[in-house]
Order: sequence, then structure tokens, then C-alpha cells
Amino acid sequence: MEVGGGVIETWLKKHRMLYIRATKHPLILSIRDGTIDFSSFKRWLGQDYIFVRAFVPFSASVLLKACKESDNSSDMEVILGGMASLNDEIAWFKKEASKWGLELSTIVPQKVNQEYCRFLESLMSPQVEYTVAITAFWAIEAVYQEGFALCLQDGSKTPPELKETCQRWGNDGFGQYCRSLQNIANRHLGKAPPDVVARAEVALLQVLELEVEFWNMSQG
Ligand SMILES: Cc1ncc(CO)c(N)n1
Repeated sequence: MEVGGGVIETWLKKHRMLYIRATKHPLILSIRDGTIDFSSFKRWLGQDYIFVRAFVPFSASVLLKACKESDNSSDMEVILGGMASLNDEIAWFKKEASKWGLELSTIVPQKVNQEYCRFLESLMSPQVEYTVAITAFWAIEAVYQEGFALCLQDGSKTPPELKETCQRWGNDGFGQYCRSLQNIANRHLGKAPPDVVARAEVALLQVLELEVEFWNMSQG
């Protein structure tokens, strides 16, 4: 509702090309036009399960920072809601993997995935400000929401086997959650000192670049 006119919107305009590379990646477009190679999807599924497991402690660290550093108690509730759906998401990955005949325990994280997980770990440090961490947190969720929502639009030819995956991140509820995160990030960016704002922008760019590489990796 408040979304618009904040620091985030300025950054999305400034870094539009990179944002589009992350949200309209050829792999996402191939899901939407139905030409996706299922072996790419399976590679993505296995790697993303590992990523999501690393995303859980990162989310917990953002929650902890919100409790310590935010002046608004609703921040904690929004982040907690996201964590609750992560619980469901992990169960979903297990079910989906068995559907595709993937043995999750045998999956080895690829280099890009390791890098992304290390980046999350670096943001978990207590020295990283809440404003920086929540900006990265928002970006990680928003890229998936925007990408997968594209695959659900009218006229998309998403294969029926992949509809559920697209629904998971592309649904309206997840979209609303991302807008809440965006509002939170904007509110904190609006009152943060310039050095913190600069670090949040760097974190956003790192997320977008890692997201592009994550899709590239999945495409093989
Ligand atoms: C790589 C990646 N980025 C973002 C999300 C969630 O938004 C995810 N599950 N995986």
C-alpha cells in the first residue's frame, strides 16, 4: 500500500537492467513459454532446497535484528509469517523432490550456491545493521515472487507439472508479503545514515547478481 516513492523504488529504476536479468531470466522465460528442459528444473529444485535450508537461519537472524533494532513491532510479525511459510516450504521441497525422483540427501551444493549461502552467512553477523539485512531479505523474496508470477500470467504456457512451483512464489499472498517487506525496508532506509544506505544498496546488487548466477547454474 505504501510502496512507491521510497529508496527501493529509486534503486530499482537505477539498476533496472540487472533487476530484469534476475526476474526475467531465460530459465524463468522458458518455464513461461513451456520450453523448459525438465533436467534444468530438477537441478534448480535440488539446489534451491539446499539454499532454502540456509535461508532459514538467515531469516532467524533478520528476525533477531528486527526485535533488537526496530521501533515497530509489526516488523517482527511480518518476518515471523515468512518463517512460518518456510517450514511449509521445506516440506514441499521434499514432496516435490520425490515426485521428480530426486534424492535430496545426495545433492551436492554447486559453487554458486555455496557462494550465495556464504553471502547469507556474512549478513548474519551482528555487525550487519538490520536495515542492510532486511533490504537483502526483501530482495531475495521479491526476485522469486516477480519471476514466478510472470509464469502464472494470462497467456503463459507453463507446463502443468510446474504450476505448483510457480504458485508457491507467484501467488498474491506472497506478493503482499513482499510488499510488506518492501515497506519495512523503505521505512528503515529512509532514516538510516548514508553509510548504512550505501551498504544496503551494495547488498541489493549482490543479491541480484547471485540470483542471475543461480538461474545460470540451474540452466547448466
Ligand atoms: C535462489 C533463491 N532465491 C530466492 C528464494 C526465495 O525467495 C529461493 N527459494 N531461492
